[in-house]
Amino acid sequence: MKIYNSLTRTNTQLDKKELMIYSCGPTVYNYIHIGNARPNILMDVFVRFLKHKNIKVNYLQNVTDIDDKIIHKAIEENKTEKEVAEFFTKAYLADLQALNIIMPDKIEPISQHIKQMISFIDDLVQQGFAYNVDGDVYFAIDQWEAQYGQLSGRKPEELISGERVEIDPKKKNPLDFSLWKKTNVGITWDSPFGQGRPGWHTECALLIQEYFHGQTIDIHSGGIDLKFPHHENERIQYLAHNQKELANIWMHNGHLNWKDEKMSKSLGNIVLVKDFVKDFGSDVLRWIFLSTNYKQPLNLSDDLLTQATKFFQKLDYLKKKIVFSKVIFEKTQVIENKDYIKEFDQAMGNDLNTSLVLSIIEELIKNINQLISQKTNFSTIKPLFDQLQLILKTLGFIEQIEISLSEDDETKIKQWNQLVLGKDFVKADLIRSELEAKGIM
Ligand SMILES: Nc1ncnc2c1ncn2[C@@H]1O[C@H](COP(=O)(O)OP(=O)(O)OP(=O)(O)O)[C@@H](O)[C@H]1O
Ligand SMILES: [Zn+2]
Repeated sequence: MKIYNSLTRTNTQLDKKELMIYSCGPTVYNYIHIGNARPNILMDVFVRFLKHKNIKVNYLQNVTDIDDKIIHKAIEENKTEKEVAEFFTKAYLADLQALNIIMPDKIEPISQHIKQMISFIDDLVQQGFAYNVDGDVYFAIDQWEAQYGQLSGRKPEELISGERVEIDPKKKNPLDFSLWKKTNVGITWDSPFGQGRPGWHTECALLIQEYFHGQTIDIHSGGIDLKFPHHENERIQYLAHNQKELANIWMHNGHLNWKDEKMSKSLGNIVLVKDFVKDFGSDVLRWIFLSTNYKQPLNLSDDLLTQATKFFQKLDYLKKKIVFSKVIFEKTQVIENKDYIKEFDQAMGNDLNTSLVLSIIEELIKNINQLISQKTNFSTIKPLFDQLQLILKTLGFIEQIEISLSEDDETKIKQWNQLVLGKDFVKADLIRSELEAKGIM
């Protein structure tokens, strides 16, 4: 399969049977919004597809539970940082579950790795790639100028003129970034550099170093906003520390926008995952993300919500109609034996072309509906139906199209059919309401 690689700006072939994957997780100081869910749902669909192709996955994600934002929230709410972080970590895991996301093999809170981060930073100082100025430690870019900026596709001088470089008179080069921050506000640790806290960018580099034993992993993913400076800084310190690339492929998802602006906590234009799921269900959000190429920005609109809702109405209609084909219709016919799974695999194997996959699903549904309208027995429809079900399951939708019927249900459906044929509509309606109450008709 091919996956677009932000580092080389080309599609990269992925033929291995076992993959090491890392994804940047949330900073746990708030509930996650549906924009934050985009990288999670993207990776969930990807991991499900890899498993469907019998590719083994070892997938790690971090949780940033040490951060200035958490400290501020704790002060604001008169709680400890630990209380804040634990509460929102739990909320995060509950949201992942509500979104039907297969949990990564490991979700690691960074607070459990501070000692190792200190020694990672100390290694960089000893190697001559980092320097300590009065208790603040910075990564020195000067020896890495040829490599730095490769992910963003920008030269160091272009990065400097960009807006996200922190101005700090202690730095030797404006692009140098903080590895250790001297502070006595909030939770701090002792270190060879003095009292303070490690910086965010070391977190992911260190976890990959530990969990994957300093190897080059296959895939590193995250939102496009993390490309610079976060991923650039992760990559360069790993390269310096280990003399090897952190990841072969860097995957970045585009933003979820609301009225053409990034959905973000700082702009205050957010919809929380837990609220969205309550109102529309998680399948609707999954469908919305699948409708657009993951690299592109996605504008959430009422129109898109309506389209997604209609799709699930269509599935529900199909689910109910299939009952007739199972219990009542008798006609069998020879149909074209099209391999939709092959088409699905090809579309997904082409850098996760999920919008094409949705059109494959539409075609399948249309074909099945046509056969039902011709009063075709399920034995004819089953090969198509099974393919549809496998595709929906591999994409991670909760909604299934199979209704399991008891013997009693089948008898009732047959009775209802006889009553309708005999034009005894009053009795037929009574049975129908009974079946409708069970969600069968
Ligand atoms: N609107 C969005 N669309 C897609 N991905 C997003 C969006 N906002 C954040 N992300 C991604 O969510 C993940 C979690 O990021 P993080 O916890 O840093 O969120 P955040 O940047 O604090 O959110 P916010 O921007 O709302 O403050 C990252 O991979 C980030 O790129
Ligand atoms: Zn990261």
